[in-house]
Amino acid sequence: MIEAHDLTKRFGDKTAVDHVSFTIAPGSVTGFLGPNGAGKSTTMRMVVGLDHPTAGTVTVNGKPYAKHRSPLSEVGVLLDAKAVHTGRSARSHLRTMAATHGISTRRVDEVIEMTGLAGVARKRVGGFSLGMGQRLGIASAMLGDPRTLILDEPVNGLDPEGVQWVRHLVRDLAGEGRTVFLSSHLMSEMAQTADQLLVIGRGKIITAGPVQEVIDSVIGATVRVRSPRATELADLLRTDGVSITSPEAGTLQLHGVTAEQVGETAAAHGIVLHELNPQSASLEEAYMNLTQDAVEYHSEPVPIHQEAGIR
Ligand SMILES: Nc1ncnc2c1ncn2[C@@H]1O[C@H](COP(=O)(O)OP(=O)(O)OP(=O)(O)O)[C@@H](O)[C@H]1O
Repeated sequence: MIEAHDLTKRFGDKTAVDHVSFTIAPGSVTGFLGPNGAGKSTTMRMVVGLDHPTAGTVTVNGKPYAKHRSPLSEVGVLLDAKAVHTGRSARSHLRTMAATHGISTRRVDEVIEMTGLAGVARKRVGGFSLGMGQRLGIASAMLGDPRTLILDEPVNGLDPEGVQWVRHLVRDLAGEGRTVFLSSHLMSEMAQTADQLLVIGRGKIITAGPVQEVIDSVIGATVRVRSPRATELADLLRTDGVSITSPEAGTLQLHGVTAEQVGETAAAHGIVLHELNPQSASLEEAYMNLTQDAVEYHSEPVPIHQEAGIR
């Protein structure tokens, strides 16, 4: 469990995190989303005591991170996968970490197996690919068998097999009742992995809640219907709060009404349906809508002739 109250961080006159409050519950994967510079890393760094809050508090499993007697067993952290002594082997890095925290070498071998590093565990970390570095970072986070995991961009640099592996790993960890808090820029990945979302923009929470609720609250669910009596059905369904468009003859696109309501209205009036299809927007669409005012670094569309180097 991670609980933040009024958490604020200023760097000079820049407010990176601005009076943020949230609870990350155990037993689920919570995705942390936000544009570049929104304050995700700073928030995560404050959770684990690497940045000191200007104001407010944050606790992990009921206490500030620094107050835990055995922090590695409480919280596993992946913040910067490159922050490893590059001259050492992966096994040596993990063994040193384990030794300084009273963790057995058997656990080192376990996390090496779990993260698929067995084949390269004796190689120098300096020669690791980005993906291998990520796996080592995740192995380090898992070393203390912690109740809470904080992973900043864990799939960064991983190939599709690695991405899928992280997805299964975090889902399993949440299934065991652990708290998993992870950030990612890959919306499709987040949609498949997270149960809950926390969306931040310019240091403030934009929205939070279960993934589907967040999507529906932004875009609203739509229902697509095809019927030979589409016009009549549209007249029956047209009430306050329902918007209806007809992309082609015999087809309706409805906002503000559920598929069940459409089906029941049609049945009550003996109207035949050829299609009744509840449709949901993607997390990517919802995210773009949510954060469009919070993007600090907008890219300007490049005129085609300039992009091609033609002047
Ligand atoms: N040590 C620092 N000194 C000054 N400004 C900082 C520092 N760390 C972060 N910032 C600023 O605080 C803001 C939030 O940065 P942060 O790295 O937390 O964002 P982020 O959401 O993790 O971004 P990204 O997705 O690009 O990693 C940014 O404007 C950043 O430039």
